[in-house]
Parts: sequence; structure tokens; C-alpha cells
Amino acid sequence: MGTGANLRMLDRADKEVMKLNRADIGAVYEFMHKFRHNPENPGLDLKPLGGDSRLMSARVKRDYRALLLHIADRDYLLVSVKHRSEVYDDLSRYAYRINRVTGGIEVVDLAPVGDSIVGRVVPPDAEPEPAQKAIFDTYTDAQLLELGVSEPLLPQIRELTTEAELLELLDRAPQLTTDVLFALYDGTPYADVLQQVTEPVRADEPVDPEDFEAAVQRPATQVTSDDEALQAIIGEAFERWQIFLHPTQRKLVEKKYKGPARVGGGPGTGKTIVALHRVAHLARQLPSGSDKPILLTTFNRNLAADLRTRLLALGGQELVARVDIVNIDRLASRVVTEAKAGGSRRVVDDNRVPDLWGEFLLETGEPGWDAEFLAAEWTQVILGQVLNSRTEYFKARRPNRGRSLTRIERDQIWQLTERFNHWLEARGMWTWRQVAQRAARLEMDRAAAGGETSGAFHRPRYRHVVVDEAQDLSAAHWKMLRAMVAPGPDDMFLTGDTHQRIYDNHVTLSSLGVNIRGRSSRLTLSYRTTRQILADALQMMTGEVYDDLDGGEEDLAGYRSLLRGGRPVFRGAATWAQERDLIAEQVRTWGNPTDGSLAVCVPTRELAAEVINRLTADGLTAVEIGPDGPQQPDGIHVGTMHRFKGLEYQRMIIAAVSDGLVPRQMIHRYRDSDPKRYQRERQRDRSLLFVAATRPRDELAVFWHGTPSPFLTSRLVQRQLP
Ligand SMILES: Nc1ncnc2c1ncn2[C@@H]1O[C@H](COP(=O)(O)OP(=O)(O)OP(=O)(O)O)[C@@H](O)[C@H]1O
Repeated sequence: MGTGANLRMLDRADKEVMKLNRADIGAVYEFMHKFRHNPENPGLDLKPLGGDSRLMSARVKRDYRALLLHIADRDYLLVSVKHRSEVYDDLSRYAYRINRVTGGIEVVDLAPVGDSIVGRVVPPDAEPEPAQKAIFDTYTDAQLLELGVSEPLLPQIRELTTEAELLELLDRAPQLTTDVLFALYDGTPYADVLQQVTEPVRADEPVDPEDFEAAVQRPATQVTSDDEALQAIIGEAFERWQIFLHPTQRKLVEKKYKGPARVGGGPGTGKTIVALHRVAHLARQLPSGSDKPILLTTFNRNLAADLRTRLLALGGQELVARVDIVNIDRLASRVVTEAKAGGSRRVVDDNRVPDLWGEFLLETGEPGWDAEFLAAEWTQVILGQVLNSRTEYFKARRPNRGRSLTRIERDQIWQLTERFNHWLEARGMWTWRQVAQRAARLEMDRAAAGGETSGAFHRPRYRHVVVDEAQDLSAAHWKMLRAMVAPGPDDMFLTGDTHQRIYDNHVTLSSLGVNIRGRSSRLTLSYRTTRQILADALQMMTGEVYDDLDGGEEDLAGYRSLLRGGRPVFRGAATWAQERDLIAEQVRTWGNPTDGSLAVCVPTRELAAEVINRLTADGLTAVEIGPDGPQQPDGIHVGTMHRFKGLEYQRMIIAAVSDGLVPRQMIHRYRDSDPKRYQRERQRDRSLLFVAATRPRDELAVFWHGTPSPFLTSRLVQRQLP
């Protein structure tokens, strides 16, 4: 007999392990190590549990036993670690099956509901339990099985009459059973559950319910086999996302795509996690080397820094060494610097563009033109579409630009923009959008030269490009990225959510050479927020229509959470001073936490400064969230809405959600003059509020003074306390 064995751990087992004390956790690690070395080691006492079952037990230490599933000759799956007394008392309580829908292995403990303590957060003000009626009695067994519910659990599911019982059962049920029953319990229609919850995790090929070797390999069997990951689990220095992907997430990560692919989905559904795992997956297939063939990019600096930290946690220095992690503007500026195309020009912020146009028109004495209009035309059409010549501009489509232009007007505008360019250059300035446009041009030329058979052959810069926060990139950014990687399998992988677009970049990817048709998927299960917070955040989105980055529409159908918590608080005050009292009061109610778990979000920097003053006056440490994130980890973090992308807090207050502030008062001037722009700006402000409202994990409070923001529906406003 050979000595070594393969031992994997099922995701549910690690939850049990984490509940043990440190010494016992250490014992589990020792056990696994010994077992892999030689499962026949007499000290492990490996033996079948009941008849010809695949279930076996082995000794971890005096009081603990490991339950293992024997997959194949020297291949085992650790499914549970239990106290000795629980293992042998009633062997019929454990069941295992290959799920016919997902093809994954499911192991369940059939202990009666009521035996264990509910492990989830249940709101203190939970509604009274309904009368004794079986929760799922409107569905037949066949229907539940069709949705992928675990068969051995059916008798218990039939008995459920209260939410508490449901929560208890689902705490130990397989993932798909949990997902399906929650969706049905939330009132999602059967057909939608089938389409949104079950279909994305259906096995790609027919499932053989006896083939455990095939089953253990499928995404639906959430396991880990790698030693370092196991060690990390045991050492507690890990987070679950690093190891256990949801089957839907894992499928997207490991899929082979024929071209660019896109993953959408609401806030907190793990898009960034998927992007990071995708990078690791692609890196595993690279030939060894010391270069960086994978680009991982995102919108801004602190998001890129966060990606680096998380990628390091996921795959260590070895992985990070193969990946170029950089935010998109910095990437563009690198290209321009490398080509010495920027001279010594200094980059100025794009929001200064209207003022600069104003100065230019004044200085050059060009009457009859509106600086705002020209700034938008230059930014969105000329730079936005990387137009290089007057002819290109004549032919360009001008979607979302409101009024149409005659040929003569286009000609004049083109000339003006050329002069404006020189004017900026003479002042040693250019904007981030100009940098992006220049970089796109350089990379497109470089790619075109690569196709030539001339002596200087240019290889594409990257083999794979992975983009997070894809909704915020501009057309020039996409053109640059497209040119940096050769079209082909697994070339580009994008994650993002247009409901969270907070910069004014609207694109149609196919027109930019990034063809995601037929390769677009969506995640729907939020791992971050409670269903109570999620429901209220969705209310704030009422009535708005969002795009899918490719000319179509996208919604958040099926977006849900398995986490529960208290209902968000909504309160209005007469004045801003009184609202600050509300903030202070809420912070007190939550126990004045200054450990970095609480944040206050407001529309402007001035308001942020005033909140900081108020909290400081109360003797609390309050710190501002800057462009690189919070200035220090501790204290109460206070920042404007733009700063919250990529952050997560346990509790949050969103304050000054008042009419005139959310959306910004200034956008009203476009209402009649440029209704399309008005719509876009209004949508952007709504997205900012949505992003903020979906950052807290457990609790949310929303305040305003005077008239509440129009984004707060009357249902939300009426919920306020007297
Ligand atoms: N498979 C998983 N297991 C455990 N936690 C997960 C998993 N996937 C995601 N999470 C957690 O959910 C939270 C949100 O994940 P992530 O930031 O990737 O979501 P996102 O979709 O990119 O969100 P947003 O759109 O708001 O930026 C994080 O705390 C992450 O650790």
C-alpha cells in the first residue's frame, strides 16, 4: 500500500473547526498533516461508519473525531469535526449525496431542528413568528428538487413553520439549498428562483450521481486542498473569500472564454473577489518567468492599493510578482511618459476643464460660445471617443449630447479645440482625459506596428487584462486596454456594476473593440449587507434605468442577501445644526465606537469638516477619508460620498441627504438647457447615494435636514421615528 493520501476540506467543515478552541484547532491541523502522510497510521483509527457507506471516522484527539468521505482509493474529503459523543450516537443523522442539479457533493447533518443554537444575526425587533403553517407547503417535492434543494433535507424542510427554524436549518444546509429556500421565503416567484439561483450553478454536463471523483472536482463542491490554505484556516490568518468561492463565482473564475468577458452584479456580490481569483487562475497557467503578463487595473489609486493588498493575501508575493497592478490613469500616464509624449506638462483635474475653457474664451475673445458646452463636447465626444482628425469628428456620433450641430459648427468647434490644446500646452498643462486619449493613440499605433512584418516586432504588452470597476472607465481607457492585449481567448475580463457608476463615463464596449456579447454574467448574492439594508438601498434606485456597458439595459433582478439585521433608521431634522445632534446621538446609541468600524458619509467636504468638528467636540476621534483612504485605521471615519467606493464598514450614517444636496443643486441648471445631461448627472448622484448605502455590513442610518432628498421615497421617509 502507498502511504500518502489526498485530503480536502469541505467548506462547511471549516466553520465547525473555527468554533473550536485554539488547542483543538491545532489538533485538527496536526491530524490533517498526519493523515496526508499516512492515513493508515494506527493512531488515526480510520474506520467506516456504518456498513458500506463512504463515510468514515478518524481520531483527531481524545474527544474529537473527523468525519471523512471516501472519494476514491487514496482520496478523502474532510466533511466535519465533531465531539466523539456526537459521531457514534446516531449514525443515521449524516447523509451525503451528489446534487443532481449542481453535481456537487453535499453532506448534511440531519439532527432535528431545534437542537442547535442559531448562528445568524437575528434582529432584536424581529417580527412575531407567524402561526404554525408549513412555510414551503405550496411547493411539491419535485419542484424543490428541480430547484436543487438537497434531497435528504426534504423531510425537515416540510416541518419548518417559523423563520427561526428556517434559519437554524439553513445554517447547516448546503449552499444551493440555502440560496433557494431564502429566495422562496422572500417571495421570489418559482420561475425566477430557477432562473436566477439554480441555473447559474447547474453542472455543465449530465450528472452521474455515483461518480464522486468527478463530483469533488466541480465548482459546487466547495473544498480546499492546498496546504497553505489549510494552514491559513487553522492559523486564523485568513478570510473565507480567499478559499471558498460560491459555486457561481468559481464557475466564472475558471471558465475559458473565447474573448472578452464581463461579470456584473449588485454591490457586495463579490465582483472584486472574482476578479482577484481570476487573476490567480490565469497566473497558474502562465509559463514560469519573471515578467508581468497580467494587468490588473481599476479606477482610482486607493482601489488599486486595495487590490494589491488583497491579491497578496490571496496568492502571496509569488502571484503579485506576475501581475501589474495599477490604476487606469496612472497606466495611461506611464505609457505617455515612456513615449516621452507629455513633455513636462503637469496633469490637472478634469473637473477644472469648464473653468479653463472659460478663461480661454475670455483671453482669446471668442464670443458666442458657452464654456460649459465646449468643455462637455471636448471631453465627451472629442477626447471621449479618441477622435484624431476633423474628418473623424465630422463622422462621430454624439449620443447623450442634447442639441445637434451643423457642419459649420463642427468645423468651428474642431478649430477651437485645437487652439485650446495649444493654449493649455503653452501653460504647461493637460488633463487626465487628454493623457488617456494620447495613451490610447500611442498604444493603438504600437499594436498596429506589431502586426507588420518589419524588423521591429512589438509584442502586445499583456497576455491578460483584468479590470475591476469597469463601469467608471472612459472610451479612451478602453481603447488603450484593447490595444494592450492581443484579441483571443481569455484576453479581457471585466467586473463592474453600472448602478455604481460615479464618474461621467458612458460607453458601448462593442464599438470600442471589446466584444462581450454572449460572455456577460451577473452575480446576485450579496455577501456584504443585510437584506434589510439591501431592500432600502434598492428603494433609493426606484425609477432609474441603467445600461449594461454595451448599449442594452441592466437591472438588479435577483439581487439578494442571506444576512439579516435590524431595519435601517431614517430621520429628518429641521436644520443642519439639529441634524448634527442626530448624528452625535446615533453614534452614542451605537456605543461611540472609535475602532474604525463606523463611518459617516456626507455630500460635501465642508459638511464633512463640520461633522468632524462636532464629533471632536464630543470627545471622539474623527478622521477624514482622503483620496488614499482613511487617514488612520482608528476613529470614526468621515468622508464625502465619492470616497466610499471600495470601503466597507460595520455601521454607517449617511447624513445631509436633503433636497438641494442630493442630488446637487447645481445640476438643475441643465434641466431645461440640456435635459440629457441633467438625467446623467442626476443618475450619477443617485448612484453615489446607492454606493454609500451599500457599504455597511450590519447597520445603516440615513438623516436629512429640511426637505428630504427626492431619492428617498415616501416609504422610506415615513419610516422615521417620531
Ligand atoms: N465567496 C465569498 N466568501 C466569503 N466572503 C465573500 C465571498 N465573496 C465575497 N465576499 C465578501 O463580500 C464582500 C464584498 O465583496 P467584493 O468587494 O468583491 O464585492 P463587489 O461586488 O466587488 O462589491 P462592490 O460592487 O460594492 O464594490 C467582501 O467583504 C468580500 O470579502
